[in-house]
Amino acid sequence: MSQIEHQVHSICPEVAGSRISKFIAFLYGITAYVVFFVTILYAIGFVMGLVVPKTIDTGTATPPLEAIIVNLLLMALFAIQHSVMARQGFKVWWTQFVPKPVERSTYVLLASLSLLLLFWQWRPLPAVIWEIQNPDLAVTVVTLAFAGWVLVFTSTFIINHFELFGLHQVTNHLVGKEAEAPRFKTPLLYKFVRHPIYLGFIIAFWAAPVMTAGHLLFAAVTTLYIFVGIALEERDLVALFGDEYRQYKQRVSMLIPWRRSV
Ligand SMILES: C[S@@+](CC[C@H](N)C(=O)[O-])C[C@H]1O[C@@H](n2cnc3c(N)ncnc32)[C@H](O)[C@@H]1O
Repeated sequence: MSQIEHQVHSICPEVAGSRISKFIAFLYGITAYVVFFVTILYAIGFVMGLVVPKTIDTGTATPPLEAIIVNLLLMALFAIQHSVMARQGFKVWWTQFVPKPVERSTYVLLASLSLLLLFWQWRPLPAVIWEIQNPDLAVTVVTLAFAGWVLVFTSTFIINHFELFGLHQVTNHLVGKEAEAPRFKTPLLYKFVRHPIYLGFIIAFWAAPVMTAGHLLFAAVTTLYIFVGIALEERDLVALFGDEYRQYKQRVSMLIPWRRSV
């Protein structure tokens, strides 16, 4: 402890205490971010069947019905956690217990943990639905899948990566800056589609040179979930930004850049 901090501590222990709690909140935010980052990297390997020990097509063989039920439950758990905890009403309720500066980090941490559970417990369904035989076409499809992941990552940075994953909030808290009110933004890709991150996920999940029944189940359910997620997110965005978001919806399409609106 520096001499000044020592003096502050003896005059006003709660000020020193609050500095320590801010630092702990910051470390917690960093930890949540690292867990998220490992999870998203694992997700790429899991879906594409690359590098990681357990992929979408590997693991304990189980009867198909059992595999479908387990996989649906795992995806439902993620969907419920991810959607319910993102709603404004839930945030108001649980910030009575979770400090506001670490609310986003806690959300990110729990979403990452439920995804890691899914990767770990996912049951393969190995029946092949399609397999691209032409090597050039197969390479093109793999490239497209990578492009989907690049779209996901770049879009998070375009809209505000560090705020989305809670680091911005814990850093502001650490340096004593007021939390900023959410701002409506339409930078770069957001001028062409309203949901480039979700578009990136859809491309990454469907662009598979070998599509197994397990992979198809994953792609179909997550795509369905993305549409539900968009409806919920846009309801909140209209409530938050009003006409500004309504006009954006009129002007810019949801996922397909060359279509007008919807
Ligand atoms: C995971 S991001 C997904 C953003 C967008 N749906 C996409 O696919 O690129 C979700 C967060 O982005 C915020 N968001 C979405 N569109 C936005 C916009 N145009 N301006 C500001 N925030 C936005 C939502 O309120 C939510 O907190």
